[in-house]
Amino acid sequence: MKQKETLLNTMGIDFSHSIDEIGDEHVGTSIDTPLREDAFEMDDDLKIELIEKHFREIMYVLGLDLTDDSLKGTPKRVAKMYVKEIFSGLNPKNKPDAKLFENKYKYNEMLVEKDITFFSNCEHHFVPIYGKAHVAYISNGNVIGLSKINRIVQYYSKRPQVQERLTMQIGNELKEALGTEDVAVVLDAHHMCVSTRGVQDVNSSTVTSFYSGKFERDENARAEFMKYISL
Ligand SMILES: Nc1nc2c(ncn2[C@@H]2O[C@H](COP(=O)(O)OP(=O)(O)OP(=O)(O)O)[C@@H](O)[C@H]2O)c(=O)[nH]1
Ligand SMILES: [Zn+2]
Repeated sequence: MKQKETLLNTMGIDFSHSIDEIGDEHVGTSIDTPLREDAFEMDDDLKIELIEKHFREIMYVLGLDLTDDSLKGTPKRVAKMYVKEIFSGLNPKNKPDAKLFENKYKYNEMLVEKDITFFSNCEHHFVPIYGKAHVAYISNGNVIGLSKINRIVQYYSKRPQVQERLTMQIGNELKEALGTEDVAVVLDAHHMCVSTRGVQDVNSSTVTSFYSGKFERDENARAEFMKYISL
């Protein structure tokens, strides 16, 4: 068997940006995605270049012929998809701008945005999680553009996730963006790590919830929310 260095040379891979050199500092609280302090020192172009190289190595090790027409562009495609699409929510520069409006209509009931489709990825296996998010809030003087609620859900989904953390990140962000404690979030999702491998259960789904303010204190508020989302 060829030595590792020879194999890497064969693939033209430069590991001068080895992950060992990047450091292993982990900052933040448990609700935060575990990111290193230097997470955004590299720009997107360099990230794409490095992921492409590493993914090429994975494919090579799997024995795939990287000169094949259909496969040769795959490492680059995967790298771009990771950085610009499915993991773009790791970077705070992609956080949606949640502009608020004054609640001039004095609408004081709950607002429910339901059946928000989201796609995320399980941080244990890097395979998709997909499902619906249902969100409610009661205005504390401000209202938010409806699409911004969907965008907040999508932003936090575009990270390697566990569903519990995703639920809490969405809930906390809405509380902060809206300046109200009265927020509820329910996610109902399928994990492809459960359906397509491992236990291979294609029917189960996972429901998680976040209740704050009135939704935490008042059973009637929770019941009303449940009625609207009919779970
Ligand atoms: N709590 C939680 N667990 C998750 C989530 N996504 C995946 N998991 C679970 O994480 C666990 C990882 O368990 P391990 O035993 O380390 O991994 P594994 O050997 O691949 O486990 P199996 O899936 O049972 O084959 C599995 O039970 C997954 O179903 C999530 O969002 N939340
Ligand atoms: Zn998983």
